[in-house]
Amino acid sequence: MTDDNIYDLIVIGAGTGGNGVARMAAVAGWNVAIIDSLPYGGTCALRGCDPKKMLIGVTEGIDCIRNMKDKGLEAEGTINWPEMMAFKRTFTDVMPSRIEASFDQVGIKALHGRACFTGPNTLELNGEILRAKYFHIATGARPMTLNIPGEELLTSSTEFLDLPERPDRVAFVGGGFIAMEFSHIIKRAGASEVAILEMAKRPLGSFDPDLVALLVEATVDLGIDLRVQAKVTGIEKHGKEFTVSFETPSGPEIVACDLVVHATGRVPDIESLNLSAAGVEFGPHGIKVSPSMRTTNSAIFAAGDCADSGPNLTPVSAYEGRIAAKNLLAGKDERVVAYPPIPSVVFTLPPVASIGLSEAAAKEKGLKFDTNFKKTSDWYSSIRVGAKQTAYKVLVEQDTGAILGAHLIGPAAEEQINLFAMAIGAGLTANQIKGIIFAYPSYASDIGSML
Ligand SMILES: Cc1cc2nc3c(=O)[nH]c(=O)nc-3n(C[C@H](O)[C@H](O)[C@H](O)COP(=O)(O)OP(=O)(O)OC[C@H]3O[C@@H](n4cnc5c(N)ncnc54)[C@H](O)[C@@H]3O)c2cc1C
Ligand SMILES: NC(=O)c1ccc[n+]([C@@H]2O[C@H](COP(=O)([O-])OP(=O)(O)OC[C@H]3O[C@@H](n4cnc5c(N)ncnc54)[C@H](O)[C@@H]3O)[C@@H](O)[C@H]2O)c1
Repeated sequence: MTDDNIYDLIVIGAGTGGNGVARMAAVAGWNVAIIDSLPYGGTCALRGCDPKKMLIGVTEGIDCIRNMKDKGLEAEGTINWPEMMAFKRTFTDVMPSRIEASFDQVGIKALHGRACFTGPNTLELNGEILRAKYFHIATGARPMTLNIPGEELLTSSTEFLDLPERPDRVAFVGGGFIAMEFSHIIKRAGASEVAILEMAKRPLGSFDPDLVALLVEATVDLGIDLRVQAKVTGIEKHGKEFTVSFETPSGPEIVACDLVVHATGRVPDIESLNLSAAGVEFGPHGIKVSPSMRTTNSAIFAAGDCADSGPNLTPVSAYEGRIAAKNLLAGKDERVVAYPPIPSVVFTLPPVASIGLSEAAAKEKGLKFDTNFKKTSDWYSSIRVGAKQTAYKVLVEQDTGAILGAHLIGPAAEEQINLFAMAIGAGLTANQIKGIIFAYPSYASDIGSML
């Protein structure tokens, strides 16, 4: 091993859970390398949140035209799929080289390849052994294995976000985040038949059932065939056509389509790391970490989707990375994760957003609270943009006026939920929020009326 291959810190994974850690250590003067087997940027910037939202940005035009029909807007909208993809690439294509240049600026050695531990302080990369005092693992997640015949015929979310042409008939296996968001994109982009096959009794199991019912209504209105209690059992290909078999309470059924998308969940991407050689313990939910983000090898930290820690969302991976970096640099466990209520958004049109306790969880905890639930399609904010499926459900604790949870569906729910995050984080009571003067007319100004 040459001295070139010895570092203070090696970070595995150049996404949001890894990048910041490498940067903070390098700025502090550490000799740092970062490794990724794919172009730098991670899932969010290259294969998830950001490219997806660019496509949604385009489909918002279609939504606006439909909602404003007969209200004075005379327009016909169609989506040019290849042009929309080219638009997305204006963002994603430049990202890896920008990130690599920014690593270079702070002296981080940027390495490419798939890393695999060979011991507690060594790993192998492209046939070479690298050594470090410390490691930080942020390898993210991959689509779960379904163990059904024809599984290899599934298209991943990554491949979907780069499809050169729009298929006409698409089936989504699963009815969670990816199925709901991507089905809305492709249906508005002109696909004639879009099906969602969800094995549970409703899609988006972690979101409020009353608001999800409204999203289901919006999804069906859009022309999507949303099936529940539909467990996919196999996929076949005949010529160019796929058939997806699924079980329902009334017996087996099939859907024929041109593309089948994996949307049944993601699991930690850790199998190929040979973690046992490094003394790093893991389970089905990922790498075991302490609240200071340290693994069972005290010189190795982990954060983000690969760790058995907070929810698999971009801001959570960045937060966990910051805690790991602070402790790495301090040389001791100075900080521990203390997750505030974390907002979560399904970026459909309309979006569904949620923070804090669900109604069921608040009841289970025995809390005394009022549930403010109302459909708001007759509110000015909905009428103004022709939005039909809009509502809120806010849980307010009776004795304290504390906001226990907020659940929203409607245009700008993704921004309103951040105001609830600030309010809850600052410990504001319902009455204190009602006392705030917001600019009007704005979606923020509706919040006082939800309390
Ligand atoms: C389609 C999609 C949409 C999403 N939308 C949202 C959203 O709107 N909002 C939100 O908050 N979250 C969203 N997420 C989740 C979010 O993208 C992740 O939680 C976040 O990106 C996790 O960051 P990470 O750093 O842990 O992992 P990643 O960003 O996945 O980075 C891990 C990196 O490690 C690399 N790697 C893996 N194994 C190795 C190895 N052995 N050697 C070298 N490199 C390796 C991978 O190539 C990858 O680049 C979405 C996810 C998907 C799939
Ligand atoms: N807006 C966002 O924050 C966002 C968007 C996309 C993805 N993500 C991240 O990516 C992860 C993966 O998303 P996802 O949509 O793949 O998973 P998910 O966990 O959101 O949903 C998976 C769904 O598939 C269903 N399912 C599982 N096996 C099935 C089968 N055989 N037949 C039919 N249904 C089946 C499950 O019941 C579940 O409802 C999310 O958990 C999240 O961490 C986040």
